[in-house]
Amino acid sequence: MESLSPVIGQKAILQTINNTNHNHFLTSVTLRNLNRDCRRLRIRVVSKNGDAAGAGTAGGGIDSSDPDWKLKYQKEFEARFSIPHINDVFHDAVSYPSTFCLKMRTPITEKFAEGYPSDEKWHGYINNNDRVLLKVINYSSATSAGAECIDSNCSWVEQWVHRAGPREKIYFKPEEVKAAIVTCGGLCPGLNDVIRQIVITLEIYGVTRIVGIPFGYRGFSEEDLAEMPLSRKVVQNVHLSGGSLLGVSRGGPKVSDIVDSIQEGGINMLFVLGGNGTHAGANAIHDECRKRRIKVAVVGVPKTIDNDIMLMDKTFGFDTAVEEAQRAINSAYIEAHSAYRGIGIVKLMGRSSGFIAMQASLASGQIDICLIPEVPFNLHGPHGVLRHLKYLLETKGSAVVCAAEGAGQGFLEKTNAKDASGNAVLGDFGVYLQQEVKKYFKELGETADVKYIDPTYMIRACRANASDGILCTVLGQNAVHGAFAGYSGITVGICNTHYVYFPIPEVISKPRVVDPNSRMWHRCLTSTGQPDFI
Ligand SMILES: Nc1ncnc2c1ncn2[C@@H]1O[C@H](COP(=O)(O)OP(=O)(O)OP(=O)(O)O)[C@@H](O)[C@H]1O
Ligand SMILES: O=P(O)(O)OC[C@H]1O[C@](O)(CO)[C@@H](O)[C@@H]1O
Ligand SMILES: [Mg+2]
Repeated sequence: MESLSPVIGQKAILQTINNTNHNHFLTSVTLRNLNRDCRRLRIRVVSKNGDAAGAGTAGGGIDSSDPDWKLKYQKEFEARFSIPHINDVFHDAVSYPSTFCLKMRTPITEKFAEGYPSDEKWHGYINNNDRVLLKVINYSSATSAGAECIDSNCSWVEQWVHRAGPREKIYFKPEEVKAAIVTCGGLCPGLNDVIRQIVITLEIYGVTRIVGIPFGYRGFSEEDLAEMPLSRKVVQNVHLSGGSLLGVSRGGPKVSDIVDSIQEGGINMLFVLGGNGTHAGANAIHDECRKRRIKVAVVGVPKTIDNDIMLMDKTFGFDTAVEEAQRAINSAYIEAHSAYRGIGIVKLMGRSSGFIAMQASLASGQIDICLIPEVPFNLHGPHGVLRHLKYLLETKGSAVVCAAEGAGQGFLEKTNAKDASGNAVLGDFGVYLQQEVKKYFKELGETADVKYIDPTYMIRACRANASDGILCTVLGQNAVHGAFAGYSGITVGICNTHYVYFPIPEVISKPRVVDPNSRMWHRCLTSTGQPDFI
């Protein structure tokens, strides 16, 4: 735990929190004002593994000798995780009884001449004050594996986030909604499942104008790209194939041009499916809409096979990618195992996070060495990877290595190349490793039959498996519930198996990475039996 320095202005905030007389939760306006102030002051507590305590950024300046520090911390946390609502800007925004009613025989697609259908006795709604616990382990010490601590004693502090789901009051009349869906960044299994659920749920609320924006944010600006009308009929079977019905892209127009296009197109609900970059864009669109005082709900659905988004159990597509990677690993194992002194090398995606490589290694049980960007290693020398490969050939007769795309970048020449979104284009560590292994054994004058498999796009261009299919369904539905409830600048996620809404800035404060001190990484090491390569 790093020591905490006092932050100017912090006292004033805590004073405000203190003076706010609430036994339960602060009012949304107070929370949002505090949230903004805390962000401006960049208050943070950082745990020893670099994770900000309490999920990303945290209420720093904690004086643990203050008997009320926990309460203050919790209140500040509540402020940070409050979710923006359109009535923050439109104070006179009117709400209506929800049209989301599961007792209807058919989806509402007609005008609401006789008023909105609703069922007051149906207890299927989420209360706005419902919360989900973000952290569920009470670490007794900062030395516990994977501990994320707020104070030096690693005290237990409850951290609550907003429960997702349909609300009793909605802030949009369905017949006045024009909803748009956009998918950005790289492909990910489940994109079509999420698109499908968003469309189906919107129709259940009674929305008839639903469009897809083609090829990511670019679809907002390229003249030859027209909106794609969407309905239950159009999306009925899209989840049966991988990819995105709408297409994806990197790069694209400026945020102000996107918002111009939103305004011109009369869009007032925007569902954005993508990773960290896409969410940064979604948040900027939300901010710009507020600045222009246009009533638009911008809701994200985190998408990435890399699983590199903060605070959630996992992102959709990750499980499928791990499952698909099994085929490559199994082939590498069979090749290596059947060859005389065979070595199989598999490179898996994961630009800055090694989750796919770690989980795929764990799942397969066929990996001897797993290399990820978060854990440094040597190739050469007495403790290096190559020496261990030699040992494996001598003792087992074969070996299989799984390397994440972002691993070992320090061994490669830096290119400074960037993709259209500004992401660094990485060197190919898999190819480099293959060459180094061949060279090493050649110099030793020993046989090594090296087979290299790079299934890169195969693990993400497939359709979602059953567990991702369910995750996509719930996330897609909750995205629509969030928009109708009037929230904007939020994203949906799964947290300790429950579904929640997060303010976007909290989930994109940095990419999520594998904690080398986590139990999961330790389990991976136990499974592979690999030593420390340092
Ligand atoms: N800071 C930002 N502000 C506004 N837009 C952004 C920002 N960063 C990225 N974008 C836009 O978001 C889109 C997707 O970004 P990016 O290519 O980084 O993919 P991603 O959402 O991070 O997903 P992936 O996990 O596949 O990398 C691009 O169109 C890019 O222009
Ligand atoms: O080749 P593309 O489409 O830019 O995507 C590659 C990137 O996609 C990711 O899987 C993220 O979606 C990264 O791990 C990888 O670097
Ligand atoms: Mg990205």
